[in-house]
Amino acid sequence: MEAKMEYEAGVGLFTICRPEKRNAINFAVMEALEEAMKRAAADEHVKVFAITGAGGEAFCSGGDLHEFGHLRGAEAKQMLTRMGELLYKLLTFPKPTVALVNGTAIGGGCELATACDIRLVKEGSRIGFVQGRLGITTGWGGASMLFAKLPYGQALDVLLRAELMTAEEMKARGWTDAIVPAESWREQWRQRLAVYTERSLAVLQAYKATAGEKWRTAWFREQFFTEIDRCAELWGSREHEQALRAFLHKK
Ligand SMILES: CC[C@@H](C(=O)O)C(=O)SCCNC(=O)CCNC(=O)[C@H](O)C(C)(C)COP(=O)(O)OP(=O)(O)OC[C@H]1O[C@@H](n2cnc3c(N)ncnc32)[C@H](O)[C@@H]1OP(=O)(O)O
Repeated sequence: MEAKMEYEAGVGLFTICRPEKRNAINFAVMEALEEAMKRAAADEHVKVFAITGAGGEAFCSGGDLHEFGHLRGAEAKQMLTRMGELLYKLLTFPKPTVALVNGTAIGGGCELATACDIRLVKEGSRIGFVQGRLGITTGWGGASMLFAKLPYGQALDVLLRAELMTAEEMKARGWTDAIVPAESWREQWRQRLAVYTERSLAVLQAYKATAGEKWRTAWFREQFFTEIDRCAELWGSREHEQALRAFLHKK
């Protein structure tokens, strides 16, 4: 089982279940996420859609480099666009979305969390928009979302540094919404989400409709998908090939 969906007290919780791969996203996870979002959007008992990773070490380590590392040209672009479309759906989801960042978020894992409305981060987690060190840029629309959600200079600094940062550093930049102590992680995120699920679905959806207007403009959509095309162009670059080799042949 690569991913699972659980329902509890108005929360639809999607968990990536690949702890042995640090919850890297492969095609099976993409398919499961698409199905989970479809169901959660349609189910009137689901008021909040949350995403987390299994195992407690990592939230998500981005794209599965064992599965995607050999893709080139049109195939790489197709993979990036497919996940980009899913993250665009998540960004414009009709109900509040929460990333429960319970460990390392890196590369596309940061983009997944950025697409959510709110990011609750377990104390001690590391967050890294490291793409710039791998010879690529964010491939799933992450920079477009970051530029819209963080102050401009902070967003650019995070992308250009391309390093792992603490939950506290990312809070100062406006990415982390709350840092939750590790020992009470589960109780605390449940309590926080329970406050949202007390509101009626109509209220939640009305706020999300208002929030979603800016993402639905033709201008934003074009920026988002052009960003993905730029990453696709860099995917086959020598710098990225070297980074892939270094990761795939790591002993
Ligand atoms: C495709 C979109 C693009 C984007 O838009 O950004 C991307 O997401 S590119 C991918 C970016 N992600 C990375 O570069 C992360 C690479 N992984 C790491 O840096 C580290 O693994 C980690 C996530 C910091 C965890 O380190 P650690 O706890 O020391 O574990 P290991 O390194 O030993 O890994 C354990 C296990 O997991 C496998 N793994 C980790 N990340 C990935 C990944 N992204 N894809 C595939 N597999 C991954 C790793 O290979 C190990 O497996 P085994 O060797 O089989 O034990």
